[in-house]
Amino acid sequence: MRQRPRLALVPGEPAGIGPELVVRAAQRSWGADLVVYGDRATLLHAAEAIGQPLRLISPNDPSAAGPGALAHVEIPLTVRAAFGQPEPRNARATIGSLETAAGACLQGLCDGIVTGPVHKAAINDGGIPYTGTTELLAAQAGCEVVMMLANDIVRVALATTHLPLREVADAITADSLERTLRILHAALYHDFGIEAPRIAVLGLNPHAGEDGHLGREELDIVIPLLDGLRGEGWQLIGPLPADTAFLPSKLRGFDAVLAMYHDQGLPVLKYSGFEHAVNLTLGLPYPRVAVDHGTALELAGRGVADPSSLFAAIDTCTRLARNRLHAGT
Ligand SMILES: NC(=O)C1=CN([C@@H]2O[C@H](COP(=O)(O)OP(=O)(O)OC[C@H]3O[C@@H](n4cnc5c(N)ncnc54)[C@H](O)[C@@H]3O)[C@@H](O)[C@H]2O)C=CC1
Ligand SMILES: NCC(=O)COP(=O)(O)O
Repeated sequence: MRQRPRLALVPGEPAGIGPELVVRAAQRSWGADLVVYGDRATLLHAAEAIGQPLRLISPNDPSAAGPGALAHVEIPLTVRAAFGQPEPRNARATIGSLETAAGACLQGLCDGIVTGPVHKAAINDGGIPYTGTTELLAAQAGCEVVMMLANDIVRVALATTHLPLREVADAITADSLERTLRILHAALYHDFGIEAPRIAVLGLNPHAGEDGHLGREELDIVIPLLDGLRGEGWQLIGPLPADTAFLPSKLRGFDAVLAMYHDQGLPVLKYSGFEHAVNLTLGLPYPRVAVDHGTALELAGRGVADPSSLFAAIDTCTRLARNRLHAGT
């Protein structure tokens, strides 16, 4: 058994800020050995652009990589990447780097995966249907997952992820919500060591439906489900009106908040601490942690992109992977 976790690191969109953030990460020492999966020329070009050293070494012994070096598995692009200009012909390689790195986790070669931002439109323009890495990794592993973003202030999980708003209400069923809550509860217990997780569940409708006068999902779906789970001894709060659930005085009473859709929960999290927030995929057989931000194409190659979220993702994934190694799971 490895004492020190080995993490796969994937830069994401080659034309975005992901590659240079990986170069920044290479300058530091970490509590895990990192193996980057990506295109050598792109990484070296990013290093040159931001004036940082980078040596890419064999993946066979990642612990030999000191500051300025990274163990590396080559996933070549089709077309040379240009800063700020995603190239649909590189979509296959971008997705390939994620799938290869995640495959290494599934085979036990790596103990977790840290991912940079992916440009969703560039992947779809390249002919690959893609809504997000969360969904991609879930399909590859054949399991259901939950997206949760977290910083030091709040953990926000989502009942639905990358779905047009028009489809959200129909996607929230008692079954889907129960599966989401079970995955969230298990992750808070096992990965975060919270004995009796306190989960706040937001309503879908304004004022959590106002007793059915502003929508019936709370009465028909959410309340009966929460009552049932409370019968198992769970600590569930809600359904709460989303507009006041995030007041600091309330947040202190929750270990996580379950939001019904992407833009109900994530603006609050990003406003409360964009720089240090991370995006976790709960329910996979290995820990996956990503940056909370996107590709920031306009900053690529300029050396001004903030690496804090990637650094937080590496630290968080290291902690989760170490817990699992020690627990033997
Ligand atoms: N983890 C992922 O793979 C994510 C991917 N995306 C994708 O990224 C693309 C661009 O999305 P946007 O909505 O424009 O979000 P974005 O996060 O790329 O940019 C939003 C704003 O934040 C700034 N910003 C982002 N990261 C930064 C950093 N590290 N340092 C300094 N400033 C930073 C940008 O310059 C911009 O002003 C889209 O294709 C989206 O789907 C968006 C969010 C997460
Ligand atoms: N809003 C989160 C996001 O877009 C990144 O999600 P994913 O690609 O990690 O599924």
